[in-house]
Amino acid sequence: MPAPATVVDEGRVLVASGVVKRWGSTLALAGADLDVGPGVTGLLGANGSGKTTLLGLLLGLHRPDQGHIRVLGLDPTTAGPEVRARVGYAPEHHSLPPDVKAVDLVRHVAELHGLPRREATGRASDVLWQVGLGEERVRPLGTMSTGQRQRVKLAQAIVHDPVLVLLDEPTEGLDPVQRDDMLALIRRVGHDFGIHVLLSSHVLDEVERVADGAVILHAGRVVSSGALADLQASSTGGVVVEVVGDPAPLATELAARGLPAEVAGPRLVVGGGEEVFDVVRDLLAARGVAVRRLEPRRRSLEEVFLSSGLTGGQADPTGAAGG
Ligand SMILES: Nc1ncnc2c1ncn2[C@@H]1O[C@H](COP(=O)(O)OP(=O)(O)OP(=O)(O)O)[C@@H](O)[C@H]1O
Repeated sequence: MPAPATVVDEGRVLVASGVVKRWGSTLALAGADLDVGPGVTGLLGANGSGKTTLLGLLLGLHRPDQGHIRVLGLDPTTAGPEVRARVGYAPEHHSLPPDVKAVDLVRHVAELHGLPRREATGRASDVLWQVGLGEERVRPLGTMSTGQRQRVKLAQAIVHDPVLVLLDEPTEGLDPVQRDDMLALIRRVGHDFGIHVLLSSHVLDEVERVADGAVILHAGRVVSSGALADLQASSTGGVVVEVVGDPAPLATELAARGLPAEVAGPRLVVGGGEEVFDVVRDLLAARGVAVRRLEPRRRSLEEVFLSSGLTGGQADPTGAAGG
């Protein structure tokens, strides 16, 4: 048995410093630093930026060439089994056996985690109900849609009641409706089931929708990380205003004053510097427009991504899904 790891990072879910990992001549991680707190965290990066490599290191499946990693206070390189007992994992590419029923696969994973057969069977059914596959649990995996198979992967990742779950591109291959459902489910896992989630994705928009925090990986390095609100906090100027009634006339008036205003449903997103706030407030008052909301515009994750210098075709900051 390895010596019990010392908890040096109380309250933090994941901590890493200077992590280097080479695959032959490919430098997959080039000195990554990580500090992830509770809740749902997005691990964002373009394809090839090192996300899957990092997840493998966090699980103790590979050893880093350099650097230190702590997962729930444990070192996965020396305490791999203890880490994997507390951490669930849904890999990106996973060839599920087509003839096996969902409930049998999930039960098998529960048994691998040490649950006795009877308990594992009950737990597998419960967890499949939780991910919305109650009726389908006895169907062979080969007959399931991509969305259903993604749910099975999530179910097997949480069947042993982990503290943390690592999800590698869980929305890959899903259509927009399935994607929305999966994101809602991931949010429930994080918030209702109380399991911390590290959600690897190259789609900014989905991380923005479900995560409390984000880590942005680029070419094997973490270039930006923190709570979503902090990442987006630095003002870019401009305001968001929501009025009672149609915002279009206000948009026209602002445009006439040289302020670009984009109508987004009931809201107007007004570009410009910090002075725009006063201009919009005064205009609203002068016109007697009833206001529901007036606040400085927050940066989108896309802007955070771009301001990290991630251009040049490596990143996919458009929010578009794809391999
Ligand atoms: N087992 C391996 N052997 C050799 N090279 C590897 C291996 N795993 C990853 N790589 C390389 O390391 C780099 C990082 O890959 P990784 O899969 O970690 O990135 P990623 O961000 O998860 O990308 P994707 O979303 O495309 O999987 C890539 O250049 C990849 O080709």
